[in-house]
Amino acid sequence: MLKDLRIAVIGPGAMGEAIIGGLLRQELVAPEQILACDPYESRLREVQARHAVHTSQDNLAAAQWGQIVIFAVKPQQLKQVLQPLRGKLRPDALVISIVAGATIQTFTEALEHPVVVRSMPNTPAMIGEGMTVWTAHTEVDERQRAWARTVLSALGHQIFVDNETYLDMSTALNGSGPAYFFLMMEAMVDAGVHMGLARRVAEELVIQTMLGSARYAQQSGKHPAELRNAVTSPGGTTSAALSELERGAIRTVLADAIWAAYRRSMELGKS
Ligand SMILES: NC(=O)C1=CN([C@@H]2O[C@H](COP(=O)(O)OP(=O)(O)OC[C@H]3O[C@@H](n4cnc5c(N)ncnc54)[C@H](O)[C@@H]3O)[C@@H](O)[C@H]2O)C=CC1
Ligand SMILES: O=C(O)[C@@H]1CCC=N1
Repeated sequence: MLKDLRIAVIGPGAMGEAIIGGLLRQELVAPEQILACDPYESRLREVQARHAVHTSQDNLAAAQWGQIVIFAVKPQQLKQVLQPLRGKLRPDALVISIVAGATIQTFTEALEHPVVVRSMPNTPAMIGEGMTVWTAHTEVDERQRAWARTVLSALGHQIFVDNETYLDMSTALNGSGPAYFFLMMEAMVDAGVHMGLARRVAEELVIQTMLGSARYAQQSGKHPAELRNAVTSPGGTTSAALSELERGAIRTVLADAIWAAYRRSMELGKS
């Protein structure tokens, strides 16, 4: 599918490297089909050492080389990255953005190029366990959509949505989501240590509990409330804990946090 295609990654930081790593791990492309482009030589050396891909500090040359051009720079860097590339991409090049908040219109206008896919992955992509949501401009044809699906599948699960407004919601749920779980993980491990467990043991207990609960919810297909009720014995330990969580308004705090991320994604899109 991606054989013989040239893929430029503009901004091979944490996420850009996850894409490179995924594509190579799954043998979807060979290292010489990838060009990583970053202003920092030290960063390029790291990426080159790990993946043996081509590297460059010249965004324009990279963007013109790529049949697929992936933008993985920070939102705050995007304007200055796009400006010199205006009207310079190959007419049939597929642009894939993972930049939080940045709209398809930002790309089509800045680049004068309509063939744009907007996506939102997350960091479990580093181990091929990501969750990516993506959408495409109407000018992206079926063959290019298939390329996008294949590239994003290299990160883990992917789903296509036909409405771009879902991308800001996805940024708040699956994009930022790992941070919410990591914070909870950290707090639970610290509580375990506070009670007297060795940190190593507390970590194993918490991580496997989180993993097992996620897999159980996925495989059973049951509503989370039903699964939670099955853990909660009358007058038992879980109800004592849940009562504290509800007193701390955990549902409202989580919902407010997710709404804050959603609003911030929309704000980033306007800046
Ligand atoms: N970290 C995360 O959990 C997620 C991040 N994203 C999005 O992915 C994008 C990248 O995020 P990270 O990988 O976390 O950031 P990062 O800071 O690790 O990577 C950004 C890379 O861009 C490079 N860069 C800076 N200026 C550049 C320029 N002018 N031209 C080319 N490259 C340049 C940096 O040197 C760095 O290697 C962001 O837009 C973010 O919104 C999307 C989903 C999840
Ligand atoms: O925090 C951020 O803005 C990026 C987007 C989703 C995850 N990290």
